[in-house]
Amino acid sequence: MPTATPTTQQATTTDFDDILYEVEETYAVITINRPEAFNSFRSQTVDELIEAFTLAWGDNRVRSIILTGSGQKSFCAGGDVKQKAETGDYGPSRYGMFRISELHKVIRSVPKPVISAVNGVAIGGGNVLTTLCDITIAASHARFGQAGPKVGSFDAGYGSAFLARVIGEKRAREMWYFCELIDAQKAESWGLANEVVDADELMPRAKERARALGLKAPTALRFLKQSFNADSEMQTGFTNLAMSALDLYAHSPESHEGATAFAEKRDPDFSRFDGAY
Ligand SMILES: CC(C)(COP(=O)(O)OP(=O)(O)OC[C@H]1O[C@@H](n2cnc3c(N)ncnc32)[C@H](O)[C@@H]1OP(=O)(O)O)[C@@H](O)C(=O)NCCC(=O)NCCSC(=O)c1cc(O)c2ccccc2c1O
Repeated sequence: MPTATPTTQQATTTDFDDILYEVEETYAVITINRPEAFNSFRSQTVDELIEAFTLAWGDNRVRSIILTGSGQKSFCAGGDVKQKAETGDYGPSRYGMFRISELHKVIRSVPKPVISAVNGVAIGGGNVLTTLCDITIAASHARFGQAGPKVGSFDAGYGSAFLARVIGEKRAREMWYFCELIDAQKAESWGLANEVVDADELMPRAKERARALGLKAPTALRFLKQSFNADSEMQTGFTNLAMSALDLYAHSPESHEGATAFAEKRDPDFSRFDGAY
């Protein structure tokens, strides 16, 4: 884990393709910017998100981080299923790896509060991202859910275990097994969102909360975040195991059927798979 030892201030980098990164006042705003793909992520998106969180981590001006999606329709639709149907993976990446697990870890490890501003659908890996953020503010039209069993995927790490901790076992199981989206009001009542605001109030409210965090003692916030994390840190072991399992499963015929069916806009046919894969 990086130390807090101050080094020379880096310039703000905006040289990204799939995301936008801006520092305003005392906070960074990271925007997933693939509206043509419902703000789903491919390997490059994940690489860039890790880079942006790391930049915000090391920037002494930044006291909190806002994560959002571009447009009004989608916060993040999870993995880019069309890319997966086409190439069997999430596309080229800087280090030849799909580093989603590292992204989850940096959201938890960055010693500054992360606010998700959910501006539309948060589904699949997108729902995992908002679940991992410290604070969630939802636009009133936002919807949340998991999609894995519909498209041949699962997240048996933070995406299930930590979700259950946040919303409760029965609700997490319901969300994963049935793959139905819940609305923002239900997300708030389940504890998945801290508050719900009108769509045009979403970013102003997220920035207001970020500004408030900018006035708080940063070291106290850092210790608090690490303290909240410590209690669920054993789930990191599950996550490592789960992502290894998912890597194998993602190359299976069952997983391929799920992704292909989505890309072909048809219902998946899982009838030939017996679950004993
Ligand atoms: C998100 C939706 C519920 C929206 O439904 P709606 O009816 O409003 O809109 P459309 O369905 O018409 O979608 C509009 C447009 O966007 C495209 N799109 C939507 N989602 C994706 C996506 N995830 N990838 C690529 N493209 C997407 C859609 O095709 C339409 O394009 P057109 O060209 O036809 O206009 C609904 O779209 C939906 O259910 N989407 C799929 C959600 C989903 O299955 N997400 C992925 C789950 S799997 C995952 O996230 C995942 C995460 C990980 O961390 C992994 C790690 C390791 C291995 C695998 C992982 C993994 O699979």
